[in-house]
Amino acid sequence: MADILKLALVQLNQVVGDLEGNAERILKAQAEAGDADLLVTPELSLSGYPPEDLVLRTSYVAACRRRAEELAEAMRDGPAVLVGCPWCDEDGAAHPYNAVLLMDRGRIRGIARKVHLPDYGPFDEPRTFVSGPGPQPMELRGFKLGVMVCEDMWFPEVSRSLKEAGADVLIAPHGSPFRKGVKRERREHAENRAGETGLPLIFVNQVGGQDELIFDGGSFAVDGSHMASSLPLYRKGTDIVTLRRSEEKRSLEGGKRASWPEDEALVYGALLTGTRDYVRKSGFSQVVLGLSGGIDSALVAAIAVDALGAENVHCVRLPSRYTSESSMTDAEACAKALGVRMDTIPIEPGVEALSGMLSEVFAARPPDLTEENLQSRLRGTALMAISNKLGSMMLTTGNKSEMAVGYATLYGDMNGGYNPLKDVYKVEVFALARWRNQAKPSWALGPDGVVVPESVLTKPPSAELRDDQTDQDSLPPYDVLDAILRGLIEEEAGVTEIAARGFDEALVKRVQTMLFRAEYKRRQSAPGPKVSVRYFGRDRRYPIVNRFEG
Ligand SMILES: Nc1ncnc2c1ncn2[C@@H]1O[C@H](COP(=O)(O)OP(=O)(O)OC[C@H]2O[C@@H]([n+]3cccc(C(=O)O)c3)[C@H](O)[C@@H]2O)[C@@H](O)[C@H]1O
Ligand SMILES: Nc1ncnc2c1ncn2[C@@H]1O[C@H](COP(=O)(O)OP(=O)(O)OP(=O)(O)O)[C@@H](O)[C@H]1O
Ligand SMILES: NC(=O)CC[C@H](N)C(=O)O
Repeated sequence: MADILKLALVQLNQVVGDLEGNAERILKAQAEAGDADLLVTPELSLSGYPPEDLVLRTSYVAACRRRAEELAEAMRDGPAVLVGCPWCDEDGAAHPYNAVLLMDRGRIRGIARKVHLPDYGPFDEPRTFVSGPGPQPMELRGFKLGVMVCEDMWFPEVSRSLKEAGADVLIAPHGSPFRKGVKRERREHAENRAGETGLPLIFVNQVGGQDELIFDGGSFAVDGSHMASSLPLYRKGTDIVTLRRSEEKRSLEGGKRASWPEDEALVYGALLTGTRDYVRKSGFSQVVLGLSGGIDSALVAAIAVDALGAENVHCVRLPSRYTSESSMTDAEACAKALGVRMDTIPIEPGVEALSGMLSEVFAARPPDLTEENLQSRLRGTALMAISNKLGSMMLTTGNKSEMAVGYATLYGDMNGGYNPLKDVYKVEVFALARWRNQAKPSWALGPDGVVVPESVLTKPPSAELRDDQTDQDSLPPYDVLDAILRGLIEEEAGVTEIAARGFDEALVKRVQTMLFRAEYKRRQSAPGPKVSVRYFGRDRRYPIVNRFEG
């Protein structure tokens, strides 16, 4: 009996529903896996993760099965491969399992079925999958593989029963999306399972963006608390570790160690990945955005350039009579530093035309927010026209603080297909911009050096929709606003509880009212990358009509 098994951790960027492309990427990984005995690919690597209600279609589940059988046949020669795929044991089953298939020598030789189906945060797997019975180890080259599918690693029972059934190693294919703090959580659960069973553990996660979720990769192998292998964050890759079995123990050898970014670098990598993959996987190569000379659009432009390359980012200045000279020069400096195309389209003719059109209906009413919103809407309309004509996707720029309180105009600056800052508070926008001026991910396509001019970082934020306007005319300072919002959103704390932290109770109440009231806007807003533990999407499901005030 062999006492060595070489395991390849394969971090892939798959696409939901692209069964052919996903199969090709798995096949290619097998061809390049050197002397590995077994490749471990991420959760649902053939169907893409998360497939959501696609799983309710029998045609989709049947197509996955067909493709899995063809893939097993195509991988007849070479190492065995663990492939994730929805799977029904018999025809006519109401729902499939979320399964991992062991493909070896032309056939599917074993199946592990996910037991714990997550239904919290962005997950809703019990809606589409059935829970499997506790898995049995699968045999390969005389070894027993204890395969536990993603969430099954987050509880002790599955690994315990695999150990009792004689497993030599624990293998956990994952579709684990990024959010702050998740790296530590994954490592803790992995080390706990390894510690409880005394078995080495292989954790393999996917990379890439899928709608609002960003998969950061960061696959690893642990032997006790020793990290035997770690793959990079946000990049595809493969690493091979050797499982050695002796009478007394199972251990891991070899493997490379990637360095993992922290703090701003970590979040920036997620925003970059989300923007790149949302745009590209939706079939676009170029984006367009309004560059105001303010910090939000400057940071979005930098993220877009780092994600897609300067030649694929089109910035437009859309000045009005309220636009300051410094906004014009700041926008220009930013576009220059990033090396992007920048056009200038004054909106004044449009403002005059619309004001004329509306003058009879508006008769005798003084100017108010209506006229401010008109400017925002003209910009939104112009940018969407460019999107239609030139085939670029429009990026929108509202940060989490603004999305929280409704500080954005519907069908105006909220226009756009994707919002890179949707889950980033304004104080984090400043920190990320400062960080990007000094550093960037090695794989970013944009230039080094300052891309957000210093004056953009220091001037008071303003929408410039009327004379001498600043955000702080209608909102509290962003550090105060963000601290209150974190309490209300991230912690679900009540008004009194937050006020007890030293905030004015009337202010907390006002912020909560704005937050609740703006739900109708958020429901109409563009998607954006989840980076927090509670993003405006599936993590936080509030009613639109809501009279609660406590
Ligand atoms: N519950 C509900 N369900 C569905 N629709 C609802 C609704 N309540 C209002 N509405 C509709 O929404 C309209 C009000 O929304 P909207 O037209 O957007 O206008 P509104 O929210 O009143 O004003 C826009 C706000 O965003 C700020 N802003 C604008 C542009 C840029 C920036 C910036 O610096 O980032 C800030 C601006 O200063 C102002 O505070 C109502 O007239 C009504 O048509
Ligand atoms: N003069 C302008 N030229 C081009 N785009 C603009 C202009 N003004 C606003 N926009 C677009 O509308 C978005 C909302 O801008 P606004 O200045 O009203 O508020 P903001 O949230 O502070 O954003 P920013 O920090 O980018 O200025 C901007 O990010 C930008 O995309
Ligand atoms: N796909 C899953 O089962 C993921 C759930 C898991 N707790 C994670 O976030 O990593």
